[in-house]
Amino acid sequence: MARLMVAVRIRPLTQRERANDHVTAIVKAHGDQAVSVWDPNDDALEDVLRRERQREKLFWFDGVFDETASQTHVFDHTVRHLIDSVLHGFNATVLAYGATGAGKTYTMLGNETSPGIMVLTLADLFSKITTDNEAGAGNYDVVLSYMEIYNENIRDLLSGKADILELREDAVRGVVVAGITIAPVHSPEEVMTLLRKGNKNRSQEATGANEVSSRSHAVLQVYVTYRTTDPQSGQRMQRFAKLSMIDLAGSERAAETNNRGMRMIEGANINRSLLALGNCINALVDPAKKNKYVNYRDSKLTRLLKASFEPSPTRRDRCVG
Ligand SMILES: Nc1ncnc2c1ncn2[C@@H]1O[C@H](COP(=O)(O)OP(=O)(O)OP(=O)(O)O)[C@@H](O)[C@H]1O
Repeated sequence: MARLMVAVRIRPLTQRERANDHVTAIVKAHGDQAVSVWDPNDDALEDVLRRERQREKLFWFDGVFDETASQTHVFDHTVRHLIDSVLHGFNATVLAYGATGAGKTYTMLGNETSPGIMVLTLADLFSKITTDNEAGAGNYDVVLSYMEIYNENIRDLLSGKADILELREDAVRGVVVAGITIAPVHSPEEVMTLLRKGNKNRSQEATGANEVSSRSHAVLQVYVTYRTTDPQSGQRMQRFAKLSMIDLAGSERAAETNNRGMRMIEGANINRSLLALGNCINALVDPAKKNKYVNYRDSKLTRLLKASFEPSPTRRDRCVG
């Protein structure tokens, strides 16, 4: 059974936005679970029929973070609780979704002074693994891959090569990317170095809506393998989990961003894969559907995430000899 948690983060206005009078929406946090959205241009309406209409629309979420929320606060109240599940063999996926310029890359990756969810998660994972190892309870291996999906093509961000990689089915690990760099990691510092290296290879361009807009989905996949020996039978066992953390490309309306040519084709591919992702999530969480058909094949992103969205067949400890 897949569990879904949806949280919203509101970022501070940029200088450019503060200087610009034309605001299309005002988003405000109400406590830690509700957000109101309001179009200030509605105030100028002379229409008597609409004057009494409730201007603010209220939306509810599992978590809401206002402009003052720090990276660690967001991490503590969204992703931190997933780490124990991953160490117990459950797959988990964290997605940052939103309009271009909304703060997805800042939230997922952050910067040197304010590291984002990817780095904070790995730091916490390593800290728990160290505690378990010291208590004699664990023998964990952590490896990761970092890729981008750009115009429906998968590229390895760690190798820096422009080769397009294919998806393959693997009996134990589910869908895997053939030929991708799998890097062993032992500390959050190593992770930061790899992510920084990978991001230099990411497809970013200036668009009408963001000066440094990510034009691809960046997918960090962390594979955690736990090995142990059954004290009674002497059998060697292992369990395996995959944690995917994804900085999605910005959703956008072509008319609003004034994108043309290549930027517009990228935008169409981005929106198509975001639609496929939305369809899969809706099909998975809809309680009314008994025999669910989830169409993962509509995009590379959803094919890649199939194993993470479905109950993990690898969750049980497997006997390896
Ligand atoms: N919570 C925040 N606090 C401070 N600055 C932020 C915050 N969120 C975003 N920013 C800043 O806002 C700008 C846009 O953010 P970012 O590039 O992360 O957006 P994005 O959603 O990834 O956009 P795109 O989809 O176009 O790549 C950046 O300069 C970023 O540093």
